[in-house]
Amino acid sequence: MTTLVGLVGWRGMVGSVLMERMTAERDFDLIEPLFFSTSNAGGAAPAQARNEKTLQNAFDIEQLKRCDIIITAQGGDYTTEVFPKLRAAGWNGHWIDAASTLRMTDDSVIILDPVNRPVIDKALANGGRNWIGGNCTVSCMLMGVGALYKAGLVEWMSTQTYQAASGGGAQHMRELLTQYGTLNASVKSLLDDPKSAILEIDRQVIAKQRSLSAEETANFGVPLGGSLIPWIDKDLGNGMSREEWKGMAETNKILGKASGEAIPVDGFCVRVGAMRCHSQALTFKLRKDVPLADVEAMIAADNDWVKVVPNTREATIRDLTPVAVTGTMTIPVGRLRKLAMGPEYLGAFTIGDQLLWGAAEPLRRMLRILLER
Ligand SMILES: NC(=O)C1=CN([C@@H]2O[C@H](COP(=O)(O)OP(=O)(O)OC[C@H]3O[C@@H](n4cnc5c(N)ncnc54)[C@H](OP(=O)(O)O)[C@@H]3O)[C@@H](O)[C@H]2O)C=CC1
Ligand SMILES: N[C@@H](CC(=O)OP(=O)(O)O)C(=O)O
Repeated sequence: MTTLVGLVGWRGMVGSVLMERMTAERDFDLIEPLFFSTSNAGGAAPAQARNEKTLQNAFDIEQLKRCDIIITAQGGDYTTEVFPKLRAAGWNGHWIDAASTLRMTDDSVIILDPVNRPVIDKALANGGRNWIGGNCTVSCMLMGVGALYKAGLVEWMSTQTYQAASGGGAQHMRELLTQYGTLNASVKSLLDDPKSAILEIDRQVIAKQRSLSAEETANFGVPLGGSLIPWIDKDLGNGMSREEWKGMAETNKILGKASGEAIPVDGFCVRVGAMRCHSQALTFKLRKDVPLADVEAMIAADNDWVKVVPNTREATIRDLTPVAVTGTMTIPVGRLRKLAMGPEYLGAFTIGDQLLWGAAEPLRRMLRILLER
Protein backbone atom coordinates (compact mmCIF):
# COMPACT_ATOMS: atom_id res chain seq x y z
CA MET A 1 0.00 0.00 0.00
CA THR A 2 1.32 3.49 -0.84
CA THR A 3 2.48 5.53 2.15
CA LEU A 4 0.04 8.33 3.00
CA VAL A 5 2.08 11.50 3.61
CA GLY A 6 0.39 14.60 5.05
CA LEU A 7 1.82 17.92 3.92
CA VAL A 8 1.20 20.98 6.08
CA GLY A 9 2.64 24.42 5.29
CA TRP A 10 3.31 23.46 1.67
CA ARG A 11 2.39 26.91 0.26
CA GLY A 12 4.58 28.96 2.61
CA MET A 13 8.11 30.02 1.68
CA VAL A 14 9.88 26.96 3.12
CA GLY A 15 7.00 24.73 2.02
CA SER A 16 7.16 26.01 -1.57
CA VAL A 17 10.89 25.24 -1.76
CA LEU A 18 10.13 21.81 -0.31
CA MET A 19 7.44 21.20 -2.95
CA GLU A 20 9.85 22.22 -5.72
CA ARG A 21 12.55 19.86 -4.46
CA MET A 22 10.10 16.97 -3.92
CA THR A 23 8.82 17.46 -7.46
CA ALA A 24 12.33 17.68 -8.92
CA GLU A 25 13.42 14.50 -7.10
CA ARG A 26 10.15 12.68 -7.98
CA ASP A 27 9.34 12.05 -4.32
CA PHE A 28 5.64 12.31 -5.15
CA ASP A 29 5.93 9.17 -7.31
CA LEU A 30 6.59 7.19 -4.12
CA ILE A 31 3.78 8.48 -1.91
CA GLU A 32 0.10 9.31 -1.72
CA PRO A 33 0.13 12.97 -0.64
CA LEU A 34 -2.62 14.42 1.54
CA PHE A 35 -2.52 18.22 1.57
CA PHE A 36 -3.63 20.25 4.58
CA SER A 37 -4.41 23.93 5.09
CA THR A 38 -4.95 26.14 8.13
CA SER A 39 -6.91 28.67 6.04
CA ASN A 40 -8.59 26.96 3.08
CA ALA A 41 -9.92 23.53 4.09
CA GLY A 42 -12.15 22.19 1.32
CA GLY A 43 -10.21 24.09 -1.35
CA ALA A 44 -8.33 22.47 -4.19
CA ALA A 45 -5.09 20.65 -3.43
CA PRO A 46 -2.06 21.52 -5.61
CA ALA A 47 -1.24 19.73 -8.86
CA GLN A 48 0.93 17.14 -7.08
CA ALA A 49 -2.22 15.63 -5.49
CA ARG A 50 -3.27 12.23 -6.80
CA ASN A 51 -6.38 10.65 -5.30
CA GLU A 52 -6.92 13.14 -2.45
CA LYS A 53 -7.63 16.36 -4.35
CA THR A 54 -9.25 18.41 -1.57
CA LEU A 55 -7.37 20.37 1.12
CA GLN A 56 -7.98 18.98 4.60
CA ASN A 57 -8.26 21.08 7.75
CA ALA A 58 -4.78 21.12 9.30
CA PHE A 59 -6.32 21.16 12.80
CA ASP A 60 -8.49 18.08 12.19
CA ILE A 61 -6.82 15.40 14.31
CA GLU A 62 -8.84 12.59 12.72
CA GLN A 63 -7.62 13.51 9.24
CA LEU A 64 -4.04 13.94 10.44
CA LYS A 65 -4.22 10.54 12.15
CA ARG A 66 -4.76 8.88 8.78
CA CYS A 67 -1.22 9.77 7.71
CA ASP A 68 1.75 7.42 8.05
CA ILE A 69 4.06 10.41 7.87
CA ILE A 70 3.39 14.15 8.33
CA ILE A 71 5.76 16.81 7.02
CA THR A 72 5.13 20.31 8.30
CA ALA A 73 6.68 23.66 7.44
CA GLN A 74 3.71 25.51 8.91
CA GLY A 75 5.60 27.03 11.83
CA GLY A 76 6.22 26.67 15.53
CA ASP A 77 2.78 27.82 16.71
CA TYR A 78 1.13 25.11 14.62
CA THR A 79 3.48 22.44 16.02
CA THR A 80 2.86 23.61 19.58
CA GLU A 81 -0.89 23.40 19.11
CA VAL A 82 -1.29 20.23 17.05
CA PHE A 83 1.59 17.85 17.79
CA PRO A 84 0.73 17.10 21.47
CA LYS A 85 -2.95 16.56 20.60
CA LEU A 86 -2.03 14.21 17.78
CA ARG A 87 0.26 12.10 19.95
CA ALA A 88 -2.27 12.16 22.80
CA ALA A 89 -4.84 10.82 20.34
CA GLY A 90 -2.59 7.79 19.85
CA TRP A 91 -1.01 8.68 16.50
CA ASN A 92 2.20 6.72 16.04
CA GLY A 93 3.34 8.02 12.68
CA HIS A 94 6.50 9.89 11.76
CA TRP A 95 6.48 13.67 12.28
CA ILE A 96 8.96 15.65 10.13
CA ASP A 97 9.05 19.33 11.05
CA ALA A 98 10.92 22.51 9.98
CA ALA A 99 10.03 24.46 13.14
CA SER A 100 12.34 24.73 16.14
CA THR A 101 9.67 23.84 18.74
CA LEU A 102 10.61 20.17 19.24
CA ARG A 103 14.32 20.30 18.35
CA MET A 104 15.72 19.89 21.82
CA THR A 105 13.25 17.36 23.21
CA ASP A 106 14.80 14.02 24.20
CA ASP A 107 12.66 12.00 21.82
CA SER A 108 13.51 14.03 18.72
CA VAL A 109 16.45 13.95 16.34
CA ILE A 110 17.72 17.02 14.49
CA ILE A 111 17.97 15.68 10.96
CA LEU A 112 20.89 16.41 8.63
CA ASP A 113 21.64 12.99 7.21
CA PRO A 114 24.84 13.77 5.24
CA VAL A 115 26.26 14.74 8.64
CA ASN A 116 24.43 12.55 11.17
CA ARG A 117 23.02 9.52 9.39
CA PRO A 118 24.33 7.22 12.18
CA VAL A 119 22.41 9.27 14.77
CA ILE A 120 19.25 9.00 12.64
CA ASP A 121 19.69 5.26 12.09
CA LYS A 122 20.21 4.64 15.79
CA ALA A 123 17.07 6.59 16.66
CA LEU A 124 15.11 4.72 13.99
CA ALA A 125 16.26 1.40 15.40
CA ASN A 126 15.07 2.59 18.83
CA GLY A 127 11.61 3.48 17.53
CA GLY A 128 12.18 7.21 16.95
CA ARG A 129 9.23 9.06 15.44
CA ASN A 130 10.08 12.79 15.65
CA TRP A 131 12.45 14.22 13.01
CA ILE A 132 13.15 17.93 13.22
CA GLY A 133 15.04 20.12 10.74
CA GLY A 134 17.88 22.10 12.30
CA ASN A 135 18.47 25.83 12.48
CA CYS A 136 19.39 27.04 9.00
CA THR A 137 22.73 28.53 10.03
CA VAL A 138 23.80 25.41 11.88
CA SER A 139 22.73 23.05 9.09
CA CYS A 140 24.53 25.04 6.38
CA MET A 141 27.67 25.27 8.53
CA LEU A 142 27.78 21.53 9.22
CA MET A 143 27.17 20.67 5.56
CA GLY A 144 30.32 22.69 4.85
CA VAL A 145 32.74 21.79 7.63
CA GLY A 146 31.13 18.69 9.20
CA ALA A 147 34.20 16.69 8.14
CA LEU A 148 36.34 18.40 10.78
CA TYR A 149 33.83 17.47 13.49
CA LYS A 150 33.50 13.89 12.25
CA ALA A 151 37.30 13.53 12.36
CA GLY A 152 37.29 14.70 15.99
CA LEU A 153 39.54 17.63 15.11
CA VAL A 154 37.54 20.51 16.57
CA GLU A 155 38.47 21.70 20.07
CA TRP A 156 36.20 24.76 19.69
CA MET A 157 34.71 26.91 16.97
CA SER A 158 33.71 30.55 16.84
CA THR A 159 31.14 31.72 14.27
CA GLN A 160 30.41 35.18 12.94
CA THR A 161 27.32 34.96 10.76
CA TYR A 162 25.94 37.11 7.96
CA GLN A 163 22.30 35.98 7.78
CA ALA A 164 19.89 36.79 4.98
CA ALA A 165 16.51 38.51 5.26
CA SER A 166 14.68 35.28 4.31
CA GLY A 167 15.46 33.87 7.75
CA GLY A 168 12.78 36.16 9.09
CA GLY A 169 10.23 35.08 6.46
CA ALA A 170 8.75 36.36 3.21
CA GLN A 171 7.63 39.72 4.60
CA HIS A 172 11.19 40.47 5.74
CA MET A 173 12.52 39.91 2.22
CA ARG A 174 9.93 42.29 0.82
CA GLU A 175 10.75 44.88 3.46
CA LEU A 176 14.46 44.76 2.65
CA LEU A 177 13.83 45.32 -1.06
CA THR A 178 11.36 48.11 -0.34
CA GLN A 179 13.97 49.85 1.80
CA TYR A 180 16.62 49.55 -0.93
CA GLY A 181 14.12 51.05 -3.38
CA THR A 182 13.24 53.92 -1.04
CA LEU A 183 16.90 54.74 -0.46
CA ASN A 184 17.69 54.65 -4.17
CA ALA A 185 14.71 56.85 -5.01
CA SER A 186 15.70 59.40 -2.37
CA VAL A 187 19.01 60.17 -4.15
CA LYS A 188 18.14 59.20 -7.72
CA SER A 189 18.75 62.60 -9.26
CA LEU A 190 22.12 62.94 -7.50
CA LEU A 191 23.12 59.42 -8.60
CA ASP A 192 22.21 60.22 -12.17
CA ASP A 193 24.64 63.16 -12.09
CA PRO A 194 28.22 61.75 -12.14
CA LYS A 195 29.53 65.08 -10.82
CA SER A 196 27.38 65.13 -7.68
CA ALA A 197 29.20 64.96 -4.33
CA ILE A 198 29.23 61.47 -2.74
CA LEU A 199 29.12 62.94 0.76
CA GLU A 200 25.89 64.73 -0.11
CA ILE A 201 24.43 61.43 -1.35
CA ASP A 202 25.60 59.78 1.87
CA ARG A 203 24.06 62.56 3.99
CA GLN A 204 20.70 62.21 2.26
CA VAL A 205 20.75 58.40 2.49
CA ILE A 206 21.44 58.34 6.22
CA ALA A 207 18.76 60.98 6.76
CA LYS A 208 16.28 58.78 4.84
CA GLN A 209 17.32 55.62 6.73
CA ARG A 210 16.82 57.41 10.05
CA SER A 211 13.40 58.67 9.05
CA LEU A 212 11.93 55.49 7.53
CA SER A 213 8.34 55.09 8.68
CA ALA A 214 7.19 52.45 11.16
CA GLU A 215 5.47 50.76 8.23
CA GLU A 216 8.74 50.54 6.29
CA THR A 217 10.51 48.87 9.23
CA ALA A 218 7.55 46.86 10.55
CA ASN A 219 9.30 43.48 10.30
CA PHE A 220 12.92 44.13 11.27
CA GLY A 221 12.07 47.01 13.61
CA VAL A 222 14.96 49.13 12.26
CA PRO A 223 16.37 49.71 8.75
CA LEU A 224 18.29 46.77 7.28
CA GLY A 225 18.89 48.09 3.73
CA GLY A 226 22.34 49.73 3.80
CA SER A 227 22.81 48.63 7.43
CA LEU A 228 23.02 45.46 9.54
CA ILE A 229 21.45 44.16 12.74
CA PRO A 230 23.71 42.25 15.15
CA TRP A 231 20.86 40.43 16.91
CA ILE A 232 18.70 37.55 15.62
CA ASP A 233 15.81 35.87 17.46
CA LYS A 234 14.97 36.32 21.14
CA ASP A 235 17.06 37.92 23.91
CA LEU A 236 17.96 35.15 26.36
CA GLY A 237 18.73 37.72 29.04
CA ASN A 238 22.33 36.56 29.53
CA GLY A 239 23.85 38.65 26.76
CA MET A 240 23.19 35.97 24.19
CA SER A 241 20.66 35.86 21.37
CA ARG A 242 18.64 32.68 20.90
CA GLU A 243 20.18 32.27 17.43
CA GLU A 244 23.65 32.31 19.00
CA TRP A 245 22.57 29.77 21.63
CA LYS A 246 21.38 27.40 18.89
CA GLY A 247 24.92 27.31 17.45
CA MET A 248 26.34 25.17 20.24
CA ALA A 249 23.16 23.42 21.37
CA GLU A 250 22.12 22.22 17.92
CA THR A 251 25.59 21.46 16.56
CA ASN A 252 26.24 19.09 19.45
CA LYS A 253 22.80 17.52 19.29
CA ILE A 254 23.14 16.91 15.53
CA LEU A 255 26.50 15.25 16.14
CA GLY A 256 24.99 13.10 18.89
CA LYS A 257 27.32 14.45 21.59
CA ALA A 258 26.33 13.96 25.21
CA SER A 259 26.32 17.15 27.31
CA GLY A 260 29.60 16.17 29.02
CA GLU A 261 31.43 15.99 25.71
CA ALA A 262 29.89 19.07 24.04
CA ILE A 263 32.22 21.04 21.78
CA PRO A 264 32.14 24.81 22.52
CA VAL A 265 30.63 26.78 19.64
CA ASP A 266 29.97 30.48 20.10
CA GLY A 267 30.03 33.81 18.32
CA PHE A 268 27.75 36.50 16.94
CA CYS A 269 24.75 36.19 14.63
CA VAL A 270 24.19 39.18 12.38
CA ARG A 271 21.38 40.00 9.96
CA VAL A 272 22.63 41.53 6.70
CA GLY A 273 20.91 42.71 3.53
CA ALA A 274 21.30 39.43 1.58
CA MET A 275 18.18 37.73 0.25
CA ARG A 276 18.29 33.96 1.09
CA CYS A 277 21.85 32.79 1.72
CA HIS A 278 23.41 32.62 5.15
CA SER A 279 27.18 33.18 5.21
CA GLN A 280 29.56 32.52 8.09
CA ALA A 281 33.15 33.29 8.98
CA LEU A 282 34.48 30.46 11.15
CA THR A 283 37.47 30.28 13.46
CA PHE A 284 38.54 26.81 14.61
CA LYS A 285 40.90 25.76 17.31
CA LEU A 286 41.94 22.33 16.09
CA ARG A 287 43.10 19.60 18.45
CA LYS A 288 46.35 19.35 16.50
CA ASP A 289 48.25 20.99 13.68
CA VAL A 290 46.82 19.46 10.50
CA PRO A 291 48.35 20.51 7.16
CA LEU A 292 46.06 22.82 5.22
CA ALA A 293 46.04 20.50 2.19
CA ASP A 294 44.75 17.67 4.40
CA VAL A 295 42.02 19.92 5.81
CA GLU A 296 40.94 20.88 2.29
CA ALA A 297 40.92 17.25 1.12
CA MET A 298 38.89 16.16 4.15
CA ILE A 299 36.28 18.86 3.64
CA ALA A 300 36.05 18.25 -0.13
CA ALA A 301 35.51 14.51 0.33
CA ASP A 302 32.83 14.80 3.01
CA ASN A 303 29.65 14.93 0.92
CA ASP A 304 28.38 15.46 -2.63
CA TRP A 305 27.46 19.13 -2.14
CA VAL A 306 30.42 20.73 -0.41
CA LYS A 307 32.92 22.49 -2.68
CA VAL A 308 36.29 23.84 -1.58
CA VAL A 309 36.91 27.25 -3.09
CA PRO A 310 40.60 28.04 -3.60
CA ASN A 311 41.73 30.81 -1.29
CA THR A 312 42.38 33.34 -4.04
CA ARG A 313 40.69 36.66 -4.67
CA GLU A 314 39.43 35.59 -8.08
CA ALA A 315 37.84 32.30 -6.95
CA THR A 316 36.44 33.86 -3.78
CA ILE A 317 34.57 36.74 -5.38
CA ARG A 318 33.29 34.44 -8.12
CA ASP A 319 32.16 31.40 -6.08
CA LEU A 320 31.88 32.44 -2.44
CA THR A 321 29.00 34.92 -2.38
CA PRO A 322 25.26 34.69 -1.71
CA VAL A 323 24.63 35.68 -5.32
CA ALA A 324 26.66 32.70 -6.58
CA VAL A 325 25.05 30.22 -4.19
CA THR A 326 21.36 31.21 -4.11
CA GLY A 327 19.05 28.53 -5.50
CA THR A 328 21.81 25.91 -5.65
CA MET A 329 22.51 22.91 -3.45
CA THR A 330 26.22 23.71 -3.39
CA ILE A 331 27.86 24.54 -0.07
CA PRO A 332 31.11 26.35 -0.86
CA VAL A 333 33.83 26.51 1.79
CA GLY A 334 36.66 28.92 1.14
CA ARG A 335 39.09 31.38 2.70
CA LEU A 336 40.71 28.32 4.32
CA ARG A 337 43.95 29.36 5.94
CA LYS A 338 45.94 28.98 9.12
CA LEU A 339 45.54 32.04 11.34
CA ALA A 340 48.23 34.16 13.00
CA MET A 341 47.42 32.76 16.47
CA GLY A 342 49.19 29.47 15.70
CA PRO A 343 49.15 26.34 13.51
CA GLU A 344 46.08 24.85 15.25
CA TYR A 345 44.00 27.92 14.42
CA LEU A 346 42.08 27.60 11.16
CA GLY A 347 39.92 30.20 9.41
CA ALA A 348 37.13 29.37 6.93
CA PHE A 349 34.18 31.03 5.24
CA THR A 350 31.09 29.15 4.12
CA ILE A 351 27.71 29.88 2.55
CA GLY A 352 24.45 27.98 2.13
CA ASP A 353 21.01 28.64 0.71
CA GLN A 354 19.03 28.75 3.93
CA LEU A 355 15.80 27.65 2.28
CA LEU A 356 17.42 24.56 0.69
CA TRP A 357 19.98 22.92 3.01
CA GLY A 358 18.90 25.33 5.75
CA ALA A 359 15.26 24.24 5.74
CA ALA A 360 13.59 22.12 3.03
CA GLU A 361 16.22 19.60 1.92
CA PRO A 362 16.83 17.79 5.23
CA LEU A 363 13.06 17.25 5.51
CA ARG A 364 12.59 15.63 2.11
CA ARG A 365 15.71 13.52 2.62
CA MET A 366 14.27 12.25 5.91
CA LEU A 367 11.09 11.30 4.05
CA ARG A 368 13.24 9.30 1.61
CA ILE A 369 15.04 7.55 4.48
CA LEU A 370 11.69 6.49 5.93
CA LEU A 371 10.34 5.36 2.56
CA GLU A 372 13.46 3.39 1.65
CA ARG A 373 13.69 1.40 4.89
N1 LIG B 1 11.90 31.24 6.95
C1 LIG B 1 12.98 30.50 7.15
O1 LIG B 1 14.06 30.84 6.76
C2 LIG B 1 12.94 29.25 7.88
C3 LIG B 1 11.79 28.83 8.46
N2 LIG B 1 11.75 27.66 9.13
C4 LIG B 1 10.52 27.28 9.74
O2 LIG B 1 9.53 27.00 8.74
C5 LIG B 1 8.28 27.45 9.19
C6 LIG B 1 7.57 28.23 8.12
O3 LIG B 1 8.32 29.36 7.69
P1 LIG B 1 7.94 30.13 6.34
O4 LIG B 1 7.82 29.18 5.21
O5 LIG B 1 8.90 31.25 6.24
O6 LIG B 1 6.46 30.69 6.68
P2 LIG B 1 5.35 31.34 5.72
O7 LIG B 1 4.78 32.47 6.51
O8 LIG B 1 5.88 31.63 4.35
O9 LIG B 1 4.26 30.20 5.57
C7 LIG B 1 3.59 29.64 6.66
C8 LIG B 1 2.10 29.49 6.35
O10 LIG B 1 1.47 30.77 6.25
C9 LIG B 1 0.23 30.63 5.54
N3 LIG B 1 0.11 31.78 4.60
C10 LIG B 1 -0.63 32.89 4.86
N4 LIG B 1 -0.54 33.76 3.86
C11 LIG B 1 0.27 33.21 2.92
C12 LIG B 1 0.74 33.65 1.65
N5 LIG B 1 0.41 34.84 1.13
N6 LIG B 1 1.57 32.84 0.96
C13 LIG B 1 1.94 31.64 1.45
N7 LIG B 1 1.50 31.18 2.65
C14 LIG B 1 0.69 31.95 3.39
C15 LIG B 1 0.29 29.28 4.84
O11 LIG B 1 -0.55 28.38 5.55
P3 LIG B 1 -1.98 27.91 4.97
O12 LIG B 1 -1.74 27.38 3.57
O13 LIG B 1 -2.40 26.86 5.92
O14 LIG B 1 -2.83 29.14 4.99
C16 LIG B 1 1.74 28.85 5.02
O15 LIG B 1 1.88 27.47 5.08
C17 LIG B 1 8.59 28.20 10.51
O16 LIG B 1 8.39 27.31 11.58
C18 LIG B 1 10.00 28.48 10.53
O17 LIG B 1 10.59 28.46 11.79
C19 LIG B 1 12.82 26.87 9.22
C20 LIG B 1 14.00 27.22 8.65
C21 LIG B 1 14.17 28.44 7.95
N1 LIG C 1 16.28 32.18 12.86
C1 LIG C 1 16.66 31.95 11.47
C2 LIG C 1 15.54 31.33 10.68
C3 LIG C 1 14.80 30.24 11.37
O1 LIG C 1 13.67 29.96 11.06
O2 LIG C 1 15.49 29.60 12.34
P1 LIG C 1 14.87 28.49 13.29
O3 LIG C 1 14.35 27.42 12.37
O4 LIG C 1 16.01 28.02 14.13
O5 LIG C 1 13.78 29.13 14.11
C4 LIG C 1 17.02 33.29 10.86
O6 LIG C 1 16.40 34.24 11.27
O7 LIG C 1 17.85 33.36 9.98
